[in-house]
Amino acid sequence: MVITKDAYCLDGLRFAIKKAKDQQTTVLFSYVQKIDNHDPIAFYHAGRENYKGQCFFWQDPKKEIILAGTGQVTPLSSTGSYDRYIHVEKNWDKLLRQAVSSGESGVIGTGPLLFGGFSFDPEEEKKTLWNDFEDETFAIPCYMLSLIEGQSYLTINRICSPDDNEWHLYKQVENEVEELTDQRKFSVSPSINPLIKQEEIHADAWKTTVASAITNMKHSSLDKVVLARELRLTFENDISPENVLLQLMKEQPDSYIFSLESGDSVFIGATPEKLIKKRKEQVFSDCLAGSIGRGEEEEDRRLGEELLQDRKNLLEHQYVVSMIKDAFDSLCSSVKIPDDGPVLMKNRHIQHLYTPISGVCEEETPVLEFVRRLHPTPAMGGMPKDMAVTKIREWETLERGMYAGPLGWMDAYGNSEFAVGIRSALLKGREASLFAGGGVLEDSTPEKEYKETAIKFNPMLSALGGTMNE
Ligand SMILES: C=C(O[C@@H]1C=C(C(=O)O)C=C[C@H]1O)C(=O)O
Ligand SMILES: [Mg+2]
Repeated sequence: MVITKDAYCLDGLRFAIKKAKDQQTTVLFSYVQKIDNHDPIAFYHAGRENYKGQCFFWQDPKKEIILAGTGQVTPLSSTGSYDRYIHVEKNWDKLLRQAVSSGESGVIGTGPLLFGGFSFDPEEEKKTLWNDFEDETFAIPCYMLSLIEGQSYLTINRICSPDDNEWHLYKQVENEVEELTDQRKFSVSPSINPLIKQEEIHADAWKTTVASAITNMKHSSLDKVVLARELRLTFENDISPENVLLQLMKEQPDSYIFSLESGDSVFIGATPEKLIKKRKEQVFSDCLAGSIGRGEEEEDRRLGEELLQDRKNLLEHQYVVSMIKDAFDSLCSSVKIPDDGPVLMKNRHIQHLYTPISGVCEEETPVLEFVRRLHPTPAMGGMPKDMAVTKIREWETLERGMYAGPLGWMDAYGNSEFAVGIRSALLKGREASLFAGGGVLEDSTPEKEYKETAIKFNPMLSALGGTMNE
């Protein structure tokens, strides 16, 4: 990527178009500008007026990086059977090699940035629920608001061709930016949207599947399999993703809050689970598995203690720790895991066993190499990995699509972060499909797993305004 010293967007555009002319190619142009504090949901809302189906939102648990993107300069096309991680990485590298960046360059989470997600299993049989999404749905936004350490940045991205005219492009961008940043237009008031129907999809059949998975595990080398189910909600009016995001930000402040739009669908959620965070040579992941509900003070403490002592949950957790550790060991020169066992991660509706893991790798190691080796961890798939994925394909009746898949972003400066798309829902007009799964082991009971998944629906149920599970 060429970083120009141009302070003005127009000068940068001129440079990018000249480069496109000289090399007879297309050039990704990116301009970054500090702007006065701006509400990311207002930006997202404004973006949906012209770019519905092409917006995204991201907020990490520490609120280090908040992103709202709108429009797509170029979606990364899908090519069928190939290694999808290499495909995305190569296309991204190719675009960056030709890129020109000007304005405030070099700030994490600004400038050219690829945002999107991978489906859980590209070999899953495709029905209709997820037909708006590809197995890798990634794009570079036309406009992006980044909130980094309290400072707002506006990124403008464009693909420049040899015969583009800088004035023409500049005027177009200027008008669009004005519309997008006009906060007066913003009035997302939590509208009343009555719930018409709330339906658990094949709950009894799911329990039977869990029971036969338990039997299967007793006679095979399968140690763990995560089985998920669906809850479907219908509302009177179309669901507003802005309202859902606002609600999630209020209710799940310690989770990643995300939305990824494609066509008429919005994949949205508040996931507590990091898959991989990379800051140059530093990498981080979360081992999160083993769950119990929340209660009032004393009850809550008792539940937490119970979880920390529970053999089944500790084993369920341990599978995740050892697999993530192996993946880190294969790519890192040093790996750190606390040696005093898991601690509790408490969110509004649920508590989990949690072990953080960190490592140091080569700065050049592609983040998607980590994603490839990690996904799906035994927290989303099972153990052994390939066997579990095959069994999920065979046994589950829901369509996972992007649920439990890696979702996140990569910037041009060696920073990236992917979470796993759980505690999530697919919104389509008036309908929401919620997903929740649980780690099934030999000594699971279908009833307990059923209750655990019921609790895992609550973050999305609460944000959408459905009837909560106890
Ligand atoms: C699969 C989900 O959650 C995962 C499964 C967990 C478990 O079974 O204990 C805990 C956290 C997550 O890693 C989900 O929320 O859908
Ligand atoms: Mg569990």
